[in-house]
Amino acid sequence: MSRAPRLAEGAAGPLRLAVLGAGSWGTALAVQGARNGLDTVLWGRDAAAIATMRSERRNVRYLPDLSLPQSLRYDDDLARSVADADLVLIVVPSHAFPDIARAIAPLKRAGVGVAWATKGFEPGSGRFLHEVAQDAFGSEISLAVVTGPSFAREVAQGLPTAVTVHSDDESFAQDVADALHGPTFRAYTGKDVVGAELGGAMKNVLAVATGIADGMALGLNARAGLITRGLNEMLRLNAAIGGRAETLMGLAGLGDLVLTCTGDLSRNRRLGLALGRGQPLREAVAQIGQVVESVQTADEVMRLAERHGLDLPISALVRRVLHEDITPSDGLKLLLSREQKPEYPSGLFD
Ligand SMILES: NC(=O)C1=CN([C@@H]2O[C@H](COP(=O)(O)OP(=O)(O)OC[C@H]3O[C@@H](n4cnc5c(N)ncnc54)[C@H](OP(=O)(O)O)[C@@H]3O)[C@@H](O)[C@H]2O)C=CC1
Ligand SMILES: O=C(CO)COP(=O)(O)O
Repeated sequence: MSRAPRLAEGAAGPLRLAVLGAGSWGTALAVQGARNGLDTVLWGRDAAAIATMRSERRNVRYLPDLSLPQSLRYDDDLARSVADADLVLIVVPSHAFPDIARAIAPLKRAGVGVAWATKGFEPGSGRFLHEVAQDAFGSEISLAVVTGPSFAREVAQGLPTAVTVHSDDESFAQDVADALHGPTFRAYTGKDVVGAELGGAMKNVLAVATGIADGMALGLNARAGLITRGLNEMLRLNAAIGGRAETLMGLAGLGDLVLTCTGDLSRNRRLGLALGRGQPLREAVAQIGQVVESVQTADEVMRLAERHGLDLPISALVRRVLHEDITPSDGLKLLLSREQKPEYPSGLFD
């Protein structure tokens, strides 16, 4: 696999970073790049929103009260945004990821690495995003996933955050981590792409479960029980797909699970809270007004679990509630009436 030459060899001038997706997370990561002195361009599909960002130095829709760095550039032209980039960071929602990857694939220059901070699967096929990326970019391009417990707002504010960058190409993971790492932003590295992607996607589904429980005022014991048994579901599915257990015990799994299941900045948790209080799905999603990945991801997680013959009761019930097939109260009854059993029936994470 070839390495990005400027990243590897340190050509003159700052590294050129193209962040694709001008929602809350893309904007926060572009701010982090600019903060680190990278020549950073933020691409968004909405020309009017991009023009406003340029003139007001604010992302009015997604991070309205934060001012953006002077050095950050904005563009609504995809080809122009990636033309000079040394590193491309895709941060669109998962439903848009395949189209964006395919759109930029013919534009890529030799040696330019591609990373993504999207959490989810390809809708419909349930493919992991690294599979979509490999298809689009081929084996000559270094690929990496950026994940971990990181609310966009807090990153944009410069509050301390730790993420992890996983790639089959260890030196590329290091390059991406170096590009993002800063005084308040710690970027760790790893080489378990599939485990890291699973953790980032699945925690969104489990955040709906804890949100529902909190919305129904079931108490703190219920929340802790759901987080722990949810982690068990993540670990079992992860083992089945060949991910490493330590990945899910770290930032990409447990870290993000705790953040999203307990932090009210989480859109997935807020969806669960609304459902638990009796609000209809469509109304709750519209009120949140941003991407809520779990709505799609719950289907893909269960598709994957079924392929591996796994019973994931919490994820399965979240999916049924999201399909409005059962109410949250029915889901609770079903969960509590499951047969009693050992915590680990056949080994640590089986
Ligand atoms: N926000 C966060 O704290 C974090 C988010 N993530 C992940 O990052 C990804 C992006 O989420 P986030 O930025 O929060 O989402 P937001 O809802 O904040 O923003 C979504 C952005 O994606 C754009 N978009 C939607 N569809 C398309 C499309 N087809 N083509 C191009 N752009 C499109 C939207 O544009 P428009 O406004 O024009 O609709 C908008 O700019 C998700 O997978 C999320 O799970 C990961 C870690 C943290
Ligand atoms: O992934 C996130 C934090 O790590 C953001 O979570 P939500 O998409 O639930 O807001």
